[in-house]
Amino acid sequence: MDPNERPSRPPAPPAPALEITGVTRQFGTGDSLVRAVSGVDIVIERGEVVALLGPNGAGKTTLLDMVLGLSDPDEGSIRVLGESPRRAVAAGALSAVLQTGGLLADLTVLETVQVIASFHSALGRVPEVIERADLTGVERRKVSKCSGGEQQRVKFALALLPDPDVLVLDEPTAGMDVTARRRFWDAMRQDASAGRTIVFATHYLEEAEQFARRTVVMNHGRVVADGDTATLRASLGGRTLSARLPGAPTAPNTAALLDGLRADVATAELEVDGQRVRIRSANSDAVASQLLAAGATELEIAAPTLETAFTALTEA
Ligand SMILES: Nc1ncnc2c1ncn2[C@@H]1O[C@H](COP(=O)(O)OP(=O)(O)OP(=O)(O)O)[C@@H](O)[C@H]1O
Repeated sequence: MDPNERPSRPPAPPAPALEITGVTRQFGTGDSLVRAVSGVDIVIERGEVVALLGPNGAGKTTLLDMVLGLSDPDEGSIRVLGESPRRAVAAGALSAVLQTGGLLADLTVLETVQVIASFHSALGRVPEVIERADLTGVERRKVSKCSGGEQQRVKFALALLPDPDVLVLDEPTAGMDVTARRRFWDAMRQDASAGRTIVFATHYLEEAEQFARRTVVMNHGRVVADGDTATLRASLGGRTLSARLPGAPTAPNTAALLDGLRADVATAELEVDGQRVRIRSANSDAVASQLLAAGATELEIAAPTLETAFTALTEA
């Protein structure tokens, strides 16, 4: 072997879609100092669809602004497909649908898409993005006459023009009614199946449940949960049972039943309201058997919801 020849190395694996490492961003000083984002680490692989969930002020917008290169972290680093966010945007690999602003009221939908397409040298993609954003039929409408939902779909069309690998959406359906939201997500779902990486912030828990396999929950600038959306819901939720007790809560048999249920390690919550009991338990089958065996009636069992999990995480 030629001594100068280097052993061949396997090619480096492709960089993740998004790598957020130790990111912190604060505003103000002294008493008015706000740590909007505090030590956040998130890695998102290519092709993942991830929901970023959190109450008002959790730091979602601040984080996404940094992902898009609109502001810089005070500490930590952000890489998009191995590049800085600004390079990724300039290369057309990353684009966004933001909450507010950005459209010219006097242009029609088609003119708006054409103007931005000309900046990206993507006039040929106009018909495709109009169709993908579900804007067929409203192309000649002025933006000022479009509904909130249609305007968000126009922004979605603009974001699709560079055919980005990574799409970031900051509460894209805020303020839309249920039908408009469904229409927006139908358009998005078709697009995600084509393999694009999608990260979206939302307040609507059902959007995370229906659309994202993975959910990251933020609270007070930190990541408080990150995982499979269904697992997150199941692990934190537990099932909720409600039933009519066989007698008054103080009657000996009923009191003994309630004491037993309270002592059960699987019981996460137990509330008695008159003759009705509500129990959140990780072992709902056993609780249901005990209730029925003791003569309880009107038994109802509800599946865990992401809302229960979210409340447990963000009210802590
Ligand atoms: N430019 C700024 N100057 C001062 N404080 C700011 C600024 N931007 C954000 N903040 C504060 O940082 C915190 C996080 O705000 P951010 O908008 O990122 O939260 P969010 O999770 O996106 O909330 P929402 O769901 O309401 O949009 C809040 O306390 C907010 O008041």
